Amino acid sequence: MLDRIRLAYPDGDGVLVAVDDVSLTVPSGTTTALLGPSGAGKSSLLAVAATLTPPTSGVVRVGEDVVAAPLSGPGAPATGRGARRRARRAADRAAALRRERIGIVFQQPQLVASLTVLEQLELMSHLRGRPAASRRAHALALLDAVGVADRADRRPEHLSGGQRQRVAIARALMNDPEVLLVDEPTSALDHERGVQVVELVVRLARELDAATLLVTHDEATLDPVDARVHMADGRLVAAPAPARV
Ligand SMILES: Nc1ncnc2c1ncn2[C@@H]1O[C@H](COP(=O)(O)OP(=O)(O)OP(=O)(O)O)[C@@H](O)[C@H]1O
Repeated sequence: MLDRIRLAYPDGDGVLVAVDDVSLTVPSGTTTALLGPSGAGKSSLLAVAATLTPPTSGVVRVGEDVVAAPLSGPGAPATGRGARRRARRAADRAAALRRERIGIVFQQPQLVASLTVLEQLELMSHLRGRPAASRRAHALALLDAVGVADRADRRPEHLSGGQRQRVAIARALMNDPEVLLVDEPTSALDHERGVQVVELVVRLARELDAATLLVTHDEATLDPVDARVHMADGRLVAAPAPARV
């Protein structure tokens, strides 16, 4: 899925390499936890996987299809109108792919304040052009699966933090994505709710056959995941030795 990803941000006269030659495959139906200290490059890698930030080099694949690649490269016009048009087309393509094949759960649930829980989900498949009747049935089934069906007609302000995160997870799954990317879902939750959210993500990934990458600081919630990878200074590293007591 991630093939030799490098991401460098401009930094003064030089560049800051946030992700350095990272390759990672997450099999369908499984959940991999991405761990590492602050500044290791986890969010940057997730942004590339989500097609929100183009990599400096390397490619992102979903199945056999390349969904993100560097904007410039062999054959690409380097400057001028051609480059702008190419960048715009790449951004449009990435947005369409994101909607159809990749589900994203951000650290903060980012729900629309004026919409009910049910409407948040319906909006996702409306954007994809699904018929209204099947939209509603699918949304209600997902809300049931994440345990907030009884809150379907509430607005986000009337939900707890854990319930909002569950709605965000259901919303990310509305379009049956092949890939689910989850950024620090437990950071605003207490331990028990954090464990429940991770269990929920792992179960849904399995049931819906989504390849799931979950970024977290919180190793204590990770019992149910299928695999763990650790990142430091932009690279994947062997798991650090447990701290001595
Ligand atoms: N938009 C940006 N422009 C420039 N540098 C950035 C940008 N975003 C992140 N960085 C830098 O890239 C490096 C990796 O940051 P990133 O946010 O990916 O780490 P992280 O592992 O997700 O950290 P945290 O756990 O604190 O969220 C850091 O040195 C950070 O300062």
